Amino acid sequence: MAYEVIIPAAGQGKRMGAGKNKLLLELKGIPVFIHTLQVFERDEKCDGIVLAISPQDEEEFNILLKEHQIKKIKAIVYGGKERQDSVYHGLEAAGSEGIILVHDAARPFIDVPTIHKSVHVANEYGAAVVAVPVKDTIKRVLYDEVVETVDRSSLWAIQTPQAFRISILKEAHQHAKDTGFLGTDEASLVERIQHPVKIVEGSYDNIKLTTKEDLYFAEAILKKMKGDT
Ligand SMILES: Nc1ccn([C@@H]2O[C@H](COP(=O)(O)OP(=O)(O)OP(=O)(O)O)[C@@H](O)[C@H]2O)c(=O)n1
Ligand SMILES: C[C@](O)(CO)[C@H](O)COP(=O)(O)O
Repeated sequence: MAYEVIIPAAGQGKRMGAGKNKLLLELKGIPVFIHTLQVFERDEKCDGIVLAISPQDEEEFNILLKEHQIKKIKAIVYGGKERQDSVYHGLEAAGSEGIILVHDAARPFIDVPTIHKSVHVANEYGAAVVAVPVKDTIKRVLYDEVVETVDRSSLWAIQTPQAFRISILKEAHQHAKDTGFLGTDEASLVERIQHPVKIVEGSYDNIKLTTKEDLYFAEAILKKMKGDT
């Protein structure tokens, strides 16, 4: 089943503290966002990529897209203040029917079988998110004191890609804009229009590069993927 993908890449990488967009940091000589784009570039079921970037990164991104021969770029849009705004701008450039995915540029280790699983489930049910069961005990804290230990058996750590019938995602984003809701993922917007969201179990390797510690994990994951010892 074919799909298009919106790749939000317009963040500032503040928590990484690299002094520049973390997506321009290199893993084995290749920028993080190129690693991510290459997965979709090489997937024959991916019909097009809509990339949301920051204007300040435009020149460097365009040079890198050309250097790494990323041909499936259907549109490049400017991101917004929040990730949700960037995805909204991407939706305006996406197609009007079929399956749309949203995948963080900061998650370079997504695998094609998981992508295809999310597309299939979204086609069947309308909405699907990739996730992994939580491994740690999670507690709700007020100031510096525990107020509740949350039952872990029903907790999942939500990742991307998040896959949708495009009409559902467009309706959800418009509803969020009309009601002034800001969510941290697309699924939370779809939940607010009372549409069920299915879970697709993914991999713990599908980390989001957020803080500098994640770079150590990234090096190890890359070694494993490339079969390095
Ligand atoms: N206004 C924004 C904010 C984030 N993103 C993108 O959304 C993904 C997930 O966001 P996050 O990991 O939080 O990235 P940053 O916002 O850059 O990180 P920070 O919050 O530390 O600044 C990233 O690929 C990021 O580039 C985006 O396109 N537009
Ligand atoms: C969309 C996401 O990756 C799902 O876990 C996450 O919510 C993004 O959060 P961020 O703070 O914008 O990185």
